[in-house]
Amino acid sequence: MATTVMALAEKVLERVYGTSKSAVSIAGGDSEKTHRHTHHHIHRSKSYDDSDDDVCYSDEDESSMELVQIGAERTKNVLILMSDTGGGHRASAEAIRDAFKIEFGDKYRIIVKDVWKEYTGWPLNDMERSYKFMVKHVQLWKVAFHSTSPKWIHSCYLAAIAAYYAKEVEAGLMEYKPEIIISVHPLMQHIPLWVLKWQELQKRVLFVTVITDLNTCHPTWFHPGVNRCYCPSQEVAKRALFDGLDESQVRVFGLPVRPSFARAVLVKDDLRKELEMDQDLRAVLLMGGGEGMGPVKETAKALEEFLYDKENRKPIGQMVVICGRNKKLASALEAIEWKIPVKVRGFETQMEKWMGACDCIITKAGPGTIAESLIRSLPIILNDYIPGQEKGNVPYVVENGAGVFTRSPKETARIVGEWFSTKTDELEQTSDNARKLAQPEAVFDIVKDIDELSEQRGPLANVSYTLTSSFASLV
Ligand SMILES: CCCCCCCC/C=C\CCCCCCCC(=O)OC[C@H](CO)OC(=O)CCCCCCCCCCCCCCC
Ligand SMILES: O=c1ccn([C@@H]2O[C@H](COP(=O)(O)OP(=O)(O)O[C@H]3O[C@H](CO)[C@H](O)[C@H](O)[C@H]3O)[C@@H](O)[C@H]2O)c(=O)[nH]1
Repeated sequence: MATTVMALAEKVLERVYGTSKSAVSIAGGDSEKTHRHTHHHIHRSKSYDDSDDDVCYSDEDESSMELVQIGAERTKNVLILMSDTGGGHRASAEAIRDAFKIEFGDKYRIIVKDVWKEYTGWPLNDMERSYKFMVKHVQLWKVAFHSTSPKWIHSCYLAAIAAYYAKEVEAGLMEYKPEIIISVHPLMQHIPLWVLKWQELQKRVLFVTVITDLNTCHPTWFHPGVNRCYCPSQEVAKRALFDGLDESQVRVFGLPVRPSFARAVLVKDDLRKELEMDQDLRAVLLMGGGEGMGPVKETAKALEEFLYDKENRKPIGQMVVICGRNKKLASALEAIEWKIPVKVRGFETQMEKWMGACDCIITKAGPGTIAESLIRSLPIILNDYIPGQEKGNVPYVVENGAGVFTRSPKETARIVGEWFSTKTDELEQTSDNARKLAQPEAVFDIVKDIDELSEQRGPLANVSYTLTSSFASLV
């Protein structure tokens, strides 16, 4: 069934682009939808010279984009496709960008983009809002996630969208002239790969997927047409092989986390001074992903009770609450007069510092937050998960002894209270287990492997896109 859908999609695309393999018309102006994105119009046709050693990309009117050979030393363009559906995809995209810079300096130019948002229309340009809405109505997300899991169903949806937006996606990809495309989003494999195939660029442009879910990820992550599929865990790798990827395509290095987590040497005392926290009290970090989701307020209130020694009238711990983009939550918490030291923060850009200053973390089961906490050896209390992609993160943490799961704010606060008083050994042991599970080098292993792949593709090293006058107006 899935094969039939693919074949159908290709037929539709063939009709969109015309039948010639070498002369491809981009946004030719004959269809209604090409007029929706006037600033991205490319009124011309291109041709690709098929020689093995270089790629020729030229215009009929001789004036737009060309691919020219200018030597192996030049910078290669890497386009990272992501979307802000939550905070995890951007965090991983930025981690990969930073690791490329650290490892390879100017060898690569990294562009992190939501091409869907900039170039296409509904539903692709509105995924952030749709995702936010669906995860708020959790049953809706559950149905959407599971009902689109069969390959034939999501292939149908994506084929239809690809057929409709092929020209826009192509214009988006071409604007950044990538030699390497990295997708860090489950819905960003099929459409760009179809477009590349149609352009006969699939053999020339390296396409890799970096999966950012730790366990029960959506099958749209797995596309057999990729050059590599980087899986964060053996469990995800098993799923990839089961879904038809070849062993040669799959690599398991871990989830990419920002190098500032992996490489920075952070001293807790210094951090506490810098962040104006109490120097002596143990600290718990409370958060709910980039959007500040889950029972954060209820948990904060319960923690206040359990971290306050009523007999001696003094706190036994302090609390940091990071609300992410949830401004309503931040202002509600700021309005409270706390009996223990509390820091309420909005969206933080230096999460490694806050995690480094604390002794344990309470969070929903977001993969980015989990992977970062493991690197900082933080015992984890998971208090919520999004059905589907986050469900499997719970056993990943709990079965490896790196934390516990409870939805009850009171139970959560009780555990923290014990960890900070009578059960400090358990806190230490859980912290050791977390450290053992951490994979701080994953992001560097991923970029090194991509570099190796790119080096193996000799001819690509000699190819560059350059801009000439009229095309420059499109950029
Ligand atoms: C898989 C095919 C997707 C195409 C959907 C086209 C249909 C349009 C309908 C509604 C608009 C939905 C907009 C997309 C939501 C974006 C989700 C996202 O990015 O999640 C990120 C998250 C992670 O950050 O993605 C995932 O973990 C996996 C993605 C799952 C895809 C779910 C797609 C929902 C589509 C709803 C269709 C209705 C289903 C009932 C029919 C039998
Ligand atoms: O103030 C903040 C709050 C959060 N973060 C960062 O935002 C990221 C949050 O990512 P998570 O993966 O923990 O969770 P999200 O819910 O934000 O991520 C979304 O993307 C993920 C994929 O990477 C999963 O699919 C997840 O289910 C989905 O909701 C982390 O790196 C965290 O450090 C900040 O930088 N500052």
